[in-house]
Amino acid sequence: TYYYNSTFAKSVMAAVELALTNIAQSSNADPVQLYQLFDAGKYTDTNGALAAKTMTILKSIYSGTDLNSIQYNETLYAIFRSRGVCVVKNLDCTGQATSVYRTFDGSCNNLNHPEWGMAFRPQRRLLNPEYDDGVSSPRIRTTSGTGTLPNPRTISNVIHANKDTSAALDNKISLHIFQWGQFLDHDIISTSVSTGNNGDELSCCATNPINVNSDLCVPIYVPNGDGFFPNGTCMNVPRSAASLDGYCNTLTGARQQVNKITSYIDGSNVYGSSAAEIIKLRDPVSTAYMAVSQGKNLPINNDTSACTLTVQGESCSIAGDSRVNVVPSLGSYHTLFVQEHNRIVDVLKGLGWTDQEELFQEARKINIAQIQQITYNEFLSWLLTRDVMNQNGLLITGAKASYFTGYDSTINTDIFNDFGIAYRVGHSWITNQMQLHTDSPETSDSKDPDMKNIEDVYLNPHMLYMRGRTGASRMLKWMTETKCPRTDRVMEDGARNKLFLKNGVSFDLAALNINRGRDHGIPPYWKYRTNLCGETLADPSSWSSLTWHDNTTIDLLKSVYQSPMDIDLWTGIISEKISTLIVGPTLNCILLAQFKALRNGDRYWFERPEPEGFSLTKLASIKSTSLSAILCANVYDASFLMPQNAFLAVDSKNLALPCSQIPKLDLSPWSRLAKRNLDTDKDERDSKLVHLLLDILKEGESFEEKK
Ligand code: HEM
Ligand SMILES: [Ca+2]
Repeated sequence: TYYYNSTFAKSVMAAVELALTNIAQSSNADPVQLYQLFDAGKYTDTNGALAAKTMTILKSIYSGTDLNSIQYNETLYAIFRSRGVCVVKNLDCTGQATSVYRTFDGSCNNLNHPEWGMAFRPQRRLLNPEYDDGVSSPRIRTTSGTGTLPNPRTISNVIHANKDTSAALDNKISLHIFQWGQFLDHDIISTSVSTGNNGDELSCCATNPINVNSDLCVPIYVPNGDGFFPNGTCMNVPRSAASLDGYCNTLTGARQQVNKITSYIDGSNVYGSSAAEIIKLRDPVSTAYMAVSQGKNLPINNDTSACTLTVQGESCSIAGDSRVNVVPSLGSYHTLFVQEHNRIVDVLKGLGWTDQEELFQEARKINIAQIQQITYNEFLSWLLTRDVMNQNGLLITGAKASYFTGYDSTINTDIFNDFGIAYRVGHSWITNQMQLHTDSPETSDSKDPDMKNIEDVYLNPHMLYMRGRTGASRMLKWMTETKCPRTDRVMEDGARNKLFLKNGVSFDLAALNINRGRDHGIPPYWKYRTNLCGETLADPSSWSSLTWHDNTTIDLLKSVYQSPMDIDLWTGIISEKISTLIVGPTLNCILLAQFKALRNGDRYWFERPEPEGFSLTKLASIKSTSLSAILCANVYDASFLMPQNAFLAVDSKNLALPCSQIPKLDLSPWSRLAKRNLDTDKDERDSKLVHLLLDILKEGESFEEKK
């Protein structure tokens, strides 16, 4: 507050305001100049007003123009890309229920193309929606039209319950698969949820009919005799918000849902999806750095209702995505990537970079590039298999020094609604417990054990604060050494019965997935096989059409669904048999559609040449990075024996190596010091000189700090 309220800050703000007002009145405003003004004013812009104003002017300049045809520079596109052209400050339409969000449709100020993938866009679809009334009411009628679909909780009990006492583990993979999966999800999709008139949470289980309006609510009534939930239980589930167009009018045609974050894999979970967010997340003084709290932890969220606090002195966190507090393992991933950003800044400084803004932007660009590299080279190469990735041109090329040439500017990169249901495959990887790693001489505190049931840590940051606030790195270490539950239809009880347990009230995540599909009018499973994935089914109404399901599963499905044509998308795909794949064929087909678009339609894909991407030597560095490298750089000692691929268990193909030998992100191509000498690299004498110079510089820096 001191910073923002200082006389200096106020005078900068006033000067920028004045300049902006003048520009707005002139007919030939220069967008680059505008950006510079925006840049100058941004640290004083506490409520985003300046950003909004700049955006309005930019939009008026480009009204009626296809941005692609403009000779704009890198910086300019970066504002559009990172801040979201279509995001306006006041997201709800004045005079309208806040359950409907103001978003921009395809005619948003004619910025058709670059707006794809921006925050607050309606989600698009792989298959047209099937609402019961054709436009908006949830799909609850059976395909035959005569009955209602089975209750989502019943389906969950029959198909998704774990009948054993413990989780079946996949011995080949570590919990990093689980946590990367959710972290990635939170970079690409966050569906807006309906709220009451003041933005309050809706009470969808209340008896008052206003609150159970089918436009806003899809409660789940648990059938009696459930075995876990008491008779009469109702789960309070608001509908996903309906999308409006940029003029607050209902979209023509069927109801659509909104993605409130950027769908690009652009680290929006680290850096935010709007100008207002990134301002809050950067260190206000050393602006090259991301803000941290004590112990390199995530910055504090002053809104204490953002999580459940049980211990004095602890706080909820803020990050680029609002769901950061959901489970501490997710919080530890957010912490890792904030730390990695700051580590990169430190290294670049040592390499002669000085300008705060340049440092911030370059570190951000490198961090995002690493996230893209690891997602495609490690995570998806396992989830979809390397063969499938290869067949679909999705592998990161082995040749380190080569560019990706498949960028296609006509690809729409908005998130698929159906993908948002399908990619919940990761709910099968949720464990019943969360734990902190401890080294052998340390003993656990029996009153505050290092292992906790997941229902005790949902929305509670306590584990991150444990053991002197080292929880984040201890949790990352625990994930490296722990096996992940198998990818199958079974969801552990911690998520299937006890999700968000508080004061005796909890949810069933499997039932929520099924229910959400119906809320969004997602067609049944079989339609994806035939209409999207190109299968020919002789008779989809016959149970024998379920060729991707084993007999036990088919029997269970038969016991709950009237017809195979009724099977909900999530239930159908998560229970498919796996042959040579990791996930069943229909799920594979849906995931591919999305991950193809997110790479091929990304103008900023890291394997592209400069200015969007990198020079070949820099690219080669990024292609050498891995999750192991990032973990080694931030949480492990050099001697730690690290699996080369941290997602997979150690075996003969995935040997463990000391961290010091794991190939790491080599930032020397970014050096601005004595470039000539570093390049030749042969002349011993010169390289010694460089090191000497580096040492002197470092000393100078610490001298500066001491001052
Ligand atoms: C402990 C871990 C997790 C918890 C507690 C959790 C919880 C949730 C909840 C409550 C929802 C919204 C449910 C609804 O009302 O529709 C959701 C949505 C979702 N989850 Fe998870 N989840 C976890 C892990 C994962 C993982 C590992 C993945 C993927 C690999 C994943 C993917 C998704 C996706 C794609 C959505 C839809 C997001 C949206 O449209 O906004 N989740 N999750
Ligand atoms: Ca994003």
